[in-house]
Amino acid sequence: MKERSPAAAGRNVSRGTSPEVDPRTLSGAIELAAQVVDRVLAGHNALEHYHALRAAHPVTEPGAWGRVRDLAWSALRDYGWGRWVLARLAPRGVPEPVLAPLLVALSALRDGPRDAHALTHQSVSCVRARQERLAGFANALLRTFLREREVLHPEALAEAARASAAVPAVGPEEQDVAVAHFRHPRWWIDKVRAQHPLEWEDVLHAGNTHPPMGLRLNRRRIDEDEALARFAEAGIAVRQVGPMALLLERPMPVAKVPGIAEGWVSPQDVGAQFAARLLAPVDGERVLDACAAPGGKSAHLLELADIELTAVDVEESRLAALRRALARVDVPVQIVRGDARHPKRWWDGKPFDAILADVPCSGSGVARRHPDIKWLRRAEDVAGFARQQGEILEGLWPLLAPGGRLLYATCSLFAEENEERVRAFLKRHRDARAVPLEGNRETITLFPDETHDGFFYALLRKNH
Ligand SMILES: C[S@@+](CC[C@H](N)C(=O)[O-])C[C@H]1O[C@@H](n2cnc3c(N)ncnc32)[C@H](O)[C@@H]1O
Repeated sequence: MKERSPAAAGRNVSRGTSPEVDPRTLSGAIELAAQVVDRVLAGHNALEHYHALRAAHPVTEPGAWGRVRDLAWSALRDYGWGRWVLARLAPRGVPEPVLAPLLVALSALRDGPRDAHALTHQSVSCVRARQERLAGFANALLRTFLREREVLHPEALAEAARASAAVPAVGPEEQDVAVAHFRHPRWWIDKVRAQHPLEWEDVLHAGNTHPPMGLRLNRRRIDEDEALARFAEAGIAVRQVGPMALLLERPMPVAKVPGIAEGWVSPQDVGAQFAARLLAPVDGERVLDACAAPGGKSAHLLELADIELTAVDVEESRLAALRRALARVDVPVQIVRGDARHPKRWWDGKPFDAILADVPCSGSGVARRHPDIKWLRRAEDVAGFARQQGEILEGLWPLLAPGGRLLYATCSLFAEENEERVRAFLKRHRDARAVPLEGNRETITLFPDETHDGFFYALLRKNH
């Protein structure tokens, strides 16, 4: 794999249009998942393409599309390993039209599923429909994989991967056993290893797991005991993992979660729920959520206190989701399209008591939810995010009243976007100090685990 991610591959692949492919069949699901992977290989976002395929298709059954998504997301999660397997089994290269279906098939076959035979057969059918003459190649490759599966499995590569990660990378990424085992790009592995020397392996492994499904209870509408009783009544296993925070034992479609329509519960990662709690709004305060869309943290702030909230986001396309989220809370909010770096264009000049700066970031703490970002991001993108984050902090600081507080939040684990940003900011602003948080630490880093995603928080106070 090249440093420039998979974007170099996967263009101009011709195949039948999606509406002709039936997602209810296994070969159709593999083909549609492969189309999502093709799109990522061409450098685009997986979720957008998945939604576009779904919206354009006459078949709407959620179960069928759930399988398409699982196959695609799994292939994207496993991409680094899949490329490594292909480099081993087809050293002369894999023709472009069959790359995505093979990545989907390898990932689905990785753990030796019971339906391995059907998966292999239907993957080969999918390749045949794309390019007849390559069916034999795909068939031979997948059958070799099944014979050698145990030694090619990511777990079998652990020792070699650690040894490889300990020395500078040499050669192409698809031959790097560290990339195959940890299933992250090499630059990402190197960065996490250097910046989190104790946690790096756990962090990378967590990045390959299925994300947990956290729920936030709205304390204006329900208390914890009542909510737990209602989940028990519905036969849905949940665990309380924080104040007003629950974790579903088994993730389920949002629409099926009790209380969603009534607004006493909302889906929100348990780590994301730290934001509003750390900012701790108080009745009567004037609060700014400066990067607010799609609105999860704004809604949480409104549930915690009777505040005067201004919710700002620069992206028009994301403001609709923000409006929907805030409509659920049923409290008037000022929603503004604006750039946090240039508040003069939208700020009314009245200072805020509290500001949430949930800045745009690399998303390295939430990669398991969006596995395409592991392969779409490049090492040099991190500096771009860091610059933007610095500019947002500079833009927002004058809006804060003396004595007010600003919570800086990212869903990244990279120091350039986290500690380094805060340190640089404090150095430039004598009127700012970091407020000690839990455990008397100046910042909180949540590493992704079975309860929550990865987040970083720092609370800054402005001197009087
Ligand atoms: C991490 S997301 C925010 C998530 C949101 N706080 C929530 O909990 O639902 C970052 C948001 O920042 C917005 N954004 C990016 N650059 C911005 C800027 N310069 N000014 C304001 N918003 C910006 C993006 O459109 C995106 O919606």
